[in-house]
Amino acid sequence: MNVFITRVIPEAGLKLLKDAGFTVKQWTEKRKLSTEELIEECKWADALLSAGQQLNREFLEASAHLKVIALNSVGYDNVDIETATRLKIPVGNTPGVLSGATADTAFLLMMSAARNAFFMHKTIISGDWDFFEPTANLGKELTGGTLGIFGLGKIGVEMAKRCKGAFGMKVIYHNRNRNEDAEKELGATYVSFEELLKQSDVISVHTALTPETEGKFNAEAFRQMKSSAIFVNTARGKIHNEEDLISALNEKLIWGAGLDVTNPEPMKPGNPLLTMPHVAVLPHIGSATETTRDAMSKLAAENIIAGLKGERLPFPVNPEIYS
Ligand SMILES: NC(=O)c1ccc[n+]([C@@H]2O[C@H](COP(=O)([O-])OP(=O)(O)OC[C@H]3O[C@@H](n4cnc5c(N)ncnc54)[C@H](O)[C@@H]3O)[C@@H](O)[C@H]2O)c1
Ligand SMILES: O=C(O)[C@H](O)CO
Repeated sequence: MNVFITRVIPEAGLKLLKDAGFTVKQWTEKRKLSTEELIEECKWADALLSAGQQLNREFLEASAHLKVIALNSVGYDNVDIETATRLKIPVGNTPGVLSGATADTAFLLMMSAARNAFFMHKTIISGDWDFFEPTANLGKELTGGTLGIFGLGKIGVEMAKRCKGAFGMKVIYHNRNRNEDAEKELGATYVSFEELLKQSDVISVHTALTPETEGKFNAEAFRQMKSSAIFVNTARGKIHNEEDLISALNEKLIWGAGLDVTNPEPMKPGNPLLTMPHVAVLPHIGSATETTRDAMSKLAAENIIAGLKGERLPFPVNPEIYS
């Protein structure tokens, strides 16, 4: 059985595949494959382990022989799941193992925006660190503030735990469904989207990118937020409208922002968000720790192994193919 992998993955996952007796080919060029290249590579493969590739209808229809597709991510917005399901190709993802690391990144971005860390760092590089000014460079304290989580799933819960533990923040959330476990564990309160915008000192986005969440944080949403609020997005860049976010920051409708995800990715080096005060931007490194990336590669390998054995994937995103 042959497995094509669209990126070099950690040895931990690779070893599982090799120990299972599969022949593995990794794409080592530091660029994404075009759809045509991916179709060509997958002609040889029985399974695909995909990291960061767009798997569209054209690719899936040309690769309907694949017995399994394993994503090296929890997000699957870059896959045409409807087509994969129609073609009966099981698709697996990597939930849970990256929740802590990604919440750490959200926390880092929240703190960086609150204390203007990225902007102040640049003043050292430019030689503008001169003297201690008691009235300058003032940030925000978060103790006792309100954290608003948009999408209280696995990562959202981890972010809420960190903010409650560190700063005693009150947790409110808006979700597709109530999360009663989190309500009990964290004392989190369910609110409407409008109340989330109005009451939060920090809003942290943790939903999947879907037609309902795309562009959800737009001019209208930023207008309803507190002028002292910080907006954090570690989910997907398309959930906020970048132009509207820049305007909201320039017009001081909100205080700051922390982004691990942008639209497009990579963000262009001249983007105004990179030099604005109270803004912190990272290049989609939410899950990027050794421990977490090892664990993700193992889950992806487990999905491949199950799929190639004809078994149900341990982490399927289209479980309906089994019914
Ligand atoms: N920056 C990164 O590196 C990184 C890492 C991991 C995950 N992510 C992103 O984070 C997302 C969340 O991951 P997770 O593991 O917490 O997923 P999850 O499924 O556990 O949580 C997502 C939550 O969002 C809710 N939701 C979905 N649609 C909604 C809507 N329209 N309105 C309100 N709530 C809605 C769901 O009910 C769920 O509770 C992923 O889909 C991925 O896009 C980013
Ligand atoms: O969804 C995820 O797991 C991360 O964003 C990596 O793509």
